[in-house]
Amino acid sequence: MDTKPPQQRLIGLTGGIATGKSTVSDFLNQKYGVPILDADLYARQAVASGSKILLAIARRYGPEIVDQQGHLNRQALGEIIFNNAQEKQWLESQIHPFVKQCFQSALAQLEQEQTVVLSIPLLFEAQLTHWVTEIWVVTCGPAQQIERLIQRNGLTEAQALARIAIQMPLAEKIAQADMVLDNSGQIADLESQIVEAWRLLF
Ligand SMILES: CC(C)(COP(=O)(O)OP(=O)(O)OC[C@H]1O[C@@H](n2cnc3c(N)ncnc32)[C@H](O)[C@@H]1O)[C@@H](O)C(=O)NCCC(=O)NCCS
Ligand SMILES: Nc1ncnc2c1ncn2[C@@H]1O[C@H](COP(=O)(O)OP(=O)(O)OP(=O)(O)O)[C@@H](O)[C@H]1O
Repeated sequence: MDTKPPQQRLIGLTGGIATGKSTVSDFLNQKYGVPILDADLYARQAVASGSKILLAIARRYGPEIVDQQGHLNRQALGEIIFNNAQEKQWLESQIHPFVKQCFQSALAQLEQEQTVVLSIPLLFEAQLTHWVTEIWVVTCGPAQQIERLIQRNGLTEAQALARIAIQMPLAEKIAQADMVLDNSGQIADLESQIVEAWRLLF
């Protein structure tokens, strides 16, 4: 009898800014109970009030980058790093080791789970594809991406375009995907694609 456990499926969920990763991971978690590990969430924990990384950020950009309550002004830091490649690289060098550590600890706790989703916006850019067994890319048309980003983050069109422009083009991500979820339409349409993608897994 073959007693070898089935290989754990680690789904790398990625895409462009505001294309719908969180919408997909929330649905997967609610419908199928699959655990979600979220790089954006870990990156927020990295700069928690009073953390070493937040202190380093305040040293570099001045104390006004932290508000009266001791929280990072994310809008202000975004304005800096999404418009300056060198500063973006510096910030990533501070935050990414913490994020990687979080993934490693969380995965060690989830070894018995057959499927885990790793939501990582920079899966390709940070060369983390070897962490996962398959890659799902959530995409949408440029008009929807710009509109959703402006709406959600309260950005101008120029700010939204700058954030999109610093990421790897969506077409390059799609070319390397095992599964593409097109979120250009209604949420219900996206959900049908997720159900189908999940069905193909098993
Ligand atoms: C600059 C920050 C403070 C702006 O915060 P804000 O609340 O506006 O955005 P949030 O963190 O929710 O990120 C939203 C999206 O922006 C994009 N994004 C974030 N950081 C980066 C980056 N370094 N490079 C490219 N895109 C990025 C991703 O698509 C992400 O899903 C924040 O994004 C940050 O700390 N970024 C650096 C850490 C990082 O690289 N995070 C990505 C996952 S590890
Ligand atoms: N099909 C859709 N129709 C309309 N709005 C949508 C649709 N899908 C997602 N949205 C909205 O677009 C925004 C971006 O979606 P979501 O947060 O899921 O993207 P994301 O890829 O996780 O974003 P980010 O990488 O920037 O954190 C949200 O405000 C969400 O409610």
